[in-house]
Order: sequence, then C-alpha cells, then structure tokens
Amino acid sequence: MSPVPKIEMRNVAKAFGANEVLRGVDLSVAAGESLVIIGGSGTGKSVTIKTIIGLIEPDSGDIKLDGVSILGASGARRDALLERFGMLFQGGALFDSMPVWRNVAFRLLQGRAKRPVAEARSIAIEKLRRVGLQAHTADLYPAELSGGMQKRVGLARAIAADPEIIFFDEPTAGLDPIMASVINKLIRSLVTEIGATAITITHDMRSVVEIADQVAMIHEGRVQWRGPVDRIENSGNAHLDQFIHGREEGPIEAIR
Ligand SMILES: Nc1ncnc2c1ncn2[C@@H]1O[C@H](COP(=O)(O)OP(=O)(O)OP(=O)(O)O)[C@@H](O)[C@H]1O
Repeated sequence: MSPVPKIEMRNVAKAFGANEVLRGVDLSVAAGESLVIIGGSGTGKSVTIKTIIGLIEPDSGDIKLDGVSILGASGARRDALLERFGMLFQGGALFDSMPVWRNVAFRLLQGRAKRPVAEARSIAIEKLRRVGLQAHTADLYPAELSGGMQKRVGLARAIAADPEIIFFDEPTAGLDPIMASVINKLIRSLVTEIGATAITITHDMRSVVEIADQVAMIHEGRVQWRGPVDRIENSGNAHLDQFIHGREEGPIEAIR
C-alpha cells in the first residue's frame, strides 16, 4: 500500500461570484516532497495554497493532512493546524515596526509555541545564521535591509518554528537573477535538511528547476499536468510545453 500523502486535495472547487477559480483540483504531495505549482497569472495558484492553510474555505471537495480532513477546523484545532505550517509570503511581509529578530521569532513570542524572550531571540539568531545572515542583523529593521536580505529574513521566519510543511509564494519575485538562484538553492537545502514538505508557487522557470521534485501546472481551475521535474521538457503536454517556453502560440489563450 502506498503511504498516506502529507497533503491531499480532492476535487476542490472555489468560485468568487461568477468567477469559478478552482474547478476540481486534485493534488497530493508526499511527505518530504518539494512540489512547485506553475500556471498563468490569475489561474488560482494562490487560492489553492490559501485553501490548504484555511484562509479560504472551498465550496466543495476535501483537503486532508496526513489522511485527516482539515476543512472547517476552528478554534484550538485550527491553531494546532497552523503551527504545522511555515510560510514565506510574496514580498516578505515583514513588520516594519519590529526589529528583524522579532519578525523571525514572531510565532515563538505568542500563542501555543510561546517561548521565553531570550530563547526566542536565540532561536531567531540561529535561523538567521542558517539563511546566511550575521547575528548583528537581528537588531536592524526591515527598511535597513536589501530585497535579498529581506527575503532571507522571510525564510528564517518561515522555518523558525520547525514546520512540517512550508509554503513559498513567489520566492524570487523582485530579485536579480543571481540572488534569485541563491534563494532557490537555500530553499532547496532548507527543505532537504528539515525534511519538510514544501509547496512553492512561482513564475520563474529557474526556481522550478532548482526547487522542485514534482511540478504541477494549474490551468482553467484544474491540474493540467503533474509529474517529476525532469520530465517537464518532454511531457508531451501542449499546455505545459507552451507555458514553460513562453510561446504565444498554443492551446493557452495569450490575450487575457
Ligand atoms: N478573496 C478573493 N475574493 C475574490 N476573488 C478572489 C479572491 N482571491 C482570489 N480571487 C480571484 O481568484 C483568481 C485567482 O487568483 P490567484 O491569486 O489564486 O491567482 P494566481 O494564479 O496566484 O495568480 P498570480 O500568478 O498572478 O499571482 C483571480 O481571478 C482573483 O481575482
């Protein structure tokens, strides 16, 4: 028998008014696997992730974590679920009014995972080191950092509470190609080292190659193609082929 997937979405649908964004998404991610989701702008990649972390409730379908449905979780059960996730938000989403270490330790300074302040700070400094930032960075404010450094701080925050599952939303957006590659490699090594299950959304084909074990392409509200990263060049799928090569000609309507 194959093991229970870490994350399993079954026939998940979500509409906003007349806009049917997800139309039956089936997607499973094995424990320790790094899945990258690609697809055109506005195809529902972020909505997919938001349904897993409970920010958006699907209209139908089911989502399971370790074989247990997580839909409709509230109160203490929802808090317990959220503790299992780490997230790198698009643009970093750091709090400008807090020094870097408090941003990193945010989850460790409140709620069920709350630690004494000195311990939270020392974990923050250790995680900052892990993403290549020196200890003195801890007392700077986000505005004093470059975009690449902010991204590293966001990464340190995502791993601060040792999550089982980490989401990376456009991790290389706004970075130069060299810094983007540094961040991709850092993500890959963090995921491997922690043994976390990872889902990344990206438009950056280099991120796909550098981060993914598995790739899923979402198109028209469904998973159009899913397979190992080394098969994307020879998938035989016209949608995927058009997308990864950025061609205007093909089954995907270029004018939207
Ligand atoms: N809370 C919401 N209320 C109404 N519509 C929403 C909401 N969230 C997302 N949508 C709509 O869902 C669609 C998919 O959005 P989503 O952000 O998932 O796209 P995406 O694939 O992540 O796109 P991008 O690559 O541009 O970030 C869009 O049409 C968007 O307007």
